[in-house]
Amino acid sequence: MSILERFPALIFDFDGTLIDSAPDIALGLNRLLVAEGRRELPLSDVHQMIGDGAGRLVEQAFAATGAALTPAELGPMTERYLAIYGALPVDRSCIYPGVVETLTALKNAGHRLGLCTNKPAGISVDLLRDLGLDALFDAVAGGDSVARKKPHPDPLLFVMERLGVGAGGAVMVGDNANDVAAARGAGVPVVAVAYGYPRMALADLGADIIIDRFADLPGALARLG
Ligand SMILES: O=C(O)COP(=O)(O)O
Ligand SMILES: [Mg+2]
Repeated sequence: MSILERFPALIFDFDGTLIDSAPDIALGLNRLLVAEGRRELPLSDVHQMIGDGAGRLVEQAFAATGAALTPAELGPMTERYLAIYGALPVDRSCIYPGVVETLTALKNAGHRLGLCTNKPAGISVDLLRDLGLDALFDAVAGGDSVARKKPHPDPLLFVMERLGVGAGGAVMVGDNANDVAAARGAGVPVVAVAYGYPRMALADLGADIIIDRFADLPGALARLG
């Protein structure tokens, strides 16, 4: 069976997997923190906060400066962060090496590509467009597309349904434990990239295969098959 027959759908996490978005996320967060009289956070701290969605990001960022937001404050503060972040030009967010070439080759080979991120869907679609990646993707789920975000499998199942595949026909590619947990919950194999924001030892993620470079993905798919 060919790789295409085995895995017609390939589903990708966004931050830390396809793009290094941390510099823009840090800029947006720091603008909000400074406006609120808090200190700025270094990029290395922000790396540890990416992957659980915008609400947790804002909550953790304020907590790191010694400010505990109440549940009533968190929603409006998250909206303010998203307004700042969503208005930033994308010139600090870089597509990781090999992503465009590899995704293009997989798409041209006939795979259907999906995005499953904890970023809000609207911002994710805008980013895909601004980065010139939108034509590659057939389906997108953001953290607000279904009721529960990753690590819950629902957003992954949402993308799989739109791509017309069941658990037997998809692979998840991500960079942290939420991606692995969502994949496990959906019953699909998972490849982890080693260069993202894992927030724990790579070996502890529990992925089926870890790749050092995005261009290693076709080889990993062949090994999974
Ligand atoms: O936490 C976020 O907002 C996005 O993270 P993800 O693209 O890695 O899911
Ligand atoms: Mg990620």
